[in-house]
Amino acid sequence: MRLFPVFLTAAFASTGIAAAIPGHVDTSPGNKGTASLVQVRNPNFEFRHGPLALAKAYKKFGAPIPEDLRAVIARFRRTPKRDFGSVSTDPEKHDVEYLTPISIGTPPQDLIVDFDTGSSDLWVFSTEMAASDIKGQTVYDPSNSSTSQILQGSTWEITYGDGSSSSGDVYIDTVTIGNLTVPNQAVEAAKKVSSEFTEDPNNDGLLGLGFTSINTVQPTPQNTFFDNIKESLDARLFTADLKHGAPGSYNFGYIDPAAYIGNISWTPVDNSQGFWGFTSPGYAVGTGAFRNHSMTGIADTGTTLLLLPKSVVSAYYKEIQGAEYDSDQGGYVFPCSPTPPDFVFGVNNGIVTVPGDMVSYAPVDTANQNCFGGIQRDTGIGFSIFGDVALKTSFVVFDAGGLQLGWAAK
Ligand SMILES: CNCc1ccc(Oc2cccnc2)o1
Repeated sequence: MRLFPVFLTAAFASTGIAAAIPGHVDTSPGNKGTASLVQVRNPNFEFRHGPLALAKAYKKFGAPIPEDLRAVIARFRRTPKRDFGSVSTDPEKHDVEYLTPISIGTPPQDLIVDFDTGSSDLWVFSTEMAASDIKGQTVYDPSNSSTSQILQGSTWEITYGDGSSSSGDVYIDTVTIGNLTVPNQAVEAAKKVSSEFTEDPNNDGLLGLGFTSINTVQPTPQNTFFDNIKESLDARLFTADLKHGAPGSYNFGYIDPAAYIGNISWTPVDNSQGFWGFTSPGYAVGTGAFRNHSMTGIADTGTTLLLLPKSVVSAYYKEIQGAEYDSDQGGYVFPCSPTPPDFVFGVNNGIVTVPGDMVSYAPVDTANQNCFGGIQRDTGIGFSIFGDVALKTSFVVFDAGGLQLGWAAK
């Protein structure tokens, strides 16, 4: 008779079904008989989620809980006291930006926008723009939404780190991301956009996930989508799981334990400038020693590259044969092969590793001989920018409740 491993037996026992050990009890005196247990349902036992019971059994006998079982429990345990949601985000070529679907208005108008933790305006291409400024983008048409209301007298105007800009007026309308809806979200309709946006055909606008303090609507700044929804979420946080050349996700209101490995390194956020600001304690190049070197910057999903202090950037490229600052290209360029060394930066007492093959951002020539670096100088900005090159290596928690950033490997 194949006995269940003891803890599995206990597991089934804890599911309210007594484990049956076949045999027959002969109670006559002196008999050392076999035993038989008639299965009876335990009337007082509330049915427990099977995996939970199994995990309980593993724990009871000191067996490690397998990763897949842990993930199932996490999903089960997240009994939504309140809301939570998830949406997929896809990289454009060379991971230059990540585009995410949203719906605006009634009936819903589906647009694809750039979620940007480095700004705080939700603005979209609209029917109020000149046709010549629209090249392939999907536009929001407030007149086609029964729930849109103009925010009388309000305007907005924004310029981004790469020099791109846009401006327009403001509507209040319903906005849905995944299964989360804000019925009265400020939707900034573009009347003008700069050429960088016109020439970016798949990007219908930006959804700011920075702090509302830097929303540009005048005379009254408007809340971001996250600020409008966060009090109804299970937890006042969202996570960014951007990937290199593959779909990733933004989750709202929960941390998915199946999305990362190891521990999350937490670091306090300085939101005084409206950004997800933090200070990294230092860096290492490849397998070299860690160098203490404070780098104060922001976690910015809307910036493509990792922009760091000039001294750190030159220390990194010094380790790459043939790397040079090419003013024609506007940054460091180096031979695409061999793969450059990893770049490691500190987050509190943890580290984040940017693999060498992610430092090679994109070839600068058709022969793919030389590559433009994913790590470049932050000169003139006033702080570093931990953009997509840094973020896509990690699972990142933007925790407004705890005012902290969490970085984990994946
Ligand atoms: C690619 N240029 C147009 C464009 C797409 C997204 C943005 O916006 C940015 C640019 C830089 C930093 N943060 C947001 O500009």
